[in-house]
Amino acid sequence: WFCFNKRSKSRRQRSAQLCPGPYPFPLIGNILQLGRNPHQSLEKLSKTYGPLMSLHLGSIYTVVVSSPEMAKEILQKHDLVFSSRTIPAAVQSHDHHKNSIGLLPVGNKWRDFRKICKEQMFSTQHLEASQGLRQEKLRKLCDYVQECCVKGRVVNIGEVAFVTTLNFMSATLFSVDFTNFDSDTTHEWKETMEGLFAIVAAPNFADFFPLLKKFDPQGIKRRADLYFGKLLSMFENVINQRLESRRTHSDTSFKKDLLEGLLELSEGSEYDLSPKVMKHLLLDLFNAGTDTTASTVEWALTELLRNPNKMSIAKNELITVIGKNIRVKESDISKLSYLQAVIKEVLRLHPPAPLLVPRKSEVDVEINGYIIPKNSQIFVNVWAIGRDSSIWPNPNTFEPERFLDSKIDFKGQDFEFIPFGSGRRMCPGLQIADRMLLIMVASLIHNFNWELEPGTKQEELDIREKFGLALHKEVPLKALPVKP
Ligand code: HEM
Repeated sequence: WFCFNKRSKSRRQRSAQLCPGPYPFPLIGNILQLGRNPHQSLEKLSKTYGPLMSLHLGSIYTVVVSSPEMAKEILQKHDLVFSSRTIPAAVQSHDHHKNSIGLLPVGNKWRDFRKICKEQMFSTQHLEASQGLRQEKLRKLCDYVQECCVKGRVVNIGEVAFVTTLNFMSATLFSVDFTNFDSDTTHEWKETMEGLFAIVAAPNFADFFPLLKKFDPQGIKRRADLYFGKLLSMFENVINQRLESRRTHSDTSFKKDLLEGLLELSEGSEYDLSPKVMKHLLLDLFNAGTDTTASTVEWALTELLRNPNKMSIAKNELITVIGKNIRVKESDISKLSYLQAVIKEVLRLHPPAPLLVPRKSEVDVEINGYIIPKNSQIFVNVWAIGRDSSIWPNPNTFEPERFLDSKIDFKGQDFEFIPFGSGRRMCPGLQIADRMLLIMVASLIHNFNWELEPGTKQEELDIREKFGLALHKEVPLKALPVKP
């Protein structure tokens, strides 16, 4: 019976065909069809070729998923088959991929990392314990904006959100304040991290044509080595300083952070957690959490400034729930249902990872009558799903109200709305991201009124997108804070 079943399965698979897709040019395949904003080009192509579409990116066979039904097949029904990642050459710098929670294949090491992060950082208990640290950084953000308000200075929203997120993360991970607004350290961190993001997101011929890998034709691997090296040594310093202060002080004020948890675990025998491994884990958490969160805050303020009536509703809710002139706290979040709907609507329209983080198939698998061969790269176009008019009425309009009486959430079960992915590789930082997003947006709009830069009209506010590691605004949002 077993032999029969196996044989009939392989016969079925043989009769299945590859997914439809645009005709590939010799050698380069469909690379040119990706354009500057691949999520948008792929959405257009999927209207012709359907929700499971194939592309040839050089020699990489890629399947693009563009419907909730197909996303559910891939991320839930066949979760294990699609649970590993494609590994671009740039992230192989300093062997990062061998110690990266985001890139390791599903196996013991990856499971250990997920478990450690869940228990030491992302649990409700840890998030509650570290909220005071984030509150302090929020105060700094408000003080800085207040200063700009007094001086009549325009604020670059993406930049202040980036610095604040960096500080939230450094506070939660290792109780250190990395940056101050406008300081040299801020610029150094920002430049290094943005340099790394740009290099990792850049299309690399060596990925499309593996034979070119050893020649590194665009110098991407070489530059990635520099950025990774710099950031890893910055994290190594933080670890060494903590080890030193553990040796010399009995100060336990940093006891609640992730680094302390990691060092305690490294003293036991359960996990392989040398400082060498730890610095890669810290780097991954920073990289995964900072740009995604900061760009979402920038989009949220952009949409609220373009839609003044929605801004008023959100501000009125804050006044009613919290009260005038009172600072927002994380404990207020659960009472701010309109603001929660605003954040969901922003993530529907502007998911920071519009194609999720690419997955890879471990074996041949048949889906919806098509065969997806082993080692195919998988993009899930959540941007296209979020703007599909058969799912969302008026898909391009900013309407937080659509989430008010709806149970649809981003926790990975509603496949029409999966900005954090789904299945075993789903974003583990969802809870902390949600907290950071809500308190940052709430503080910015509760404590200040915002005006556009002189000369900019609200209906002309630029909303073009720039594809990268996170989906940014092409033109940064600059706005003038005014005391209410
Ligand atoms: C708006 C904020 C964020 C968004 C939209 C987001 C989205 C995502 C997405 C789409 C994935 C891939 C999921 C998949 O393959 O199904 C992911 C993975 C990941 N995210 Fe996030 N993320 C955010 C913030 C954060 C934060 C704040 C952290 C950490 C503090 C974080 C840590 C990670 C890690 C470690 C992974 C890799 C997980 C793995 O491969 O096992 N993310 N995120």
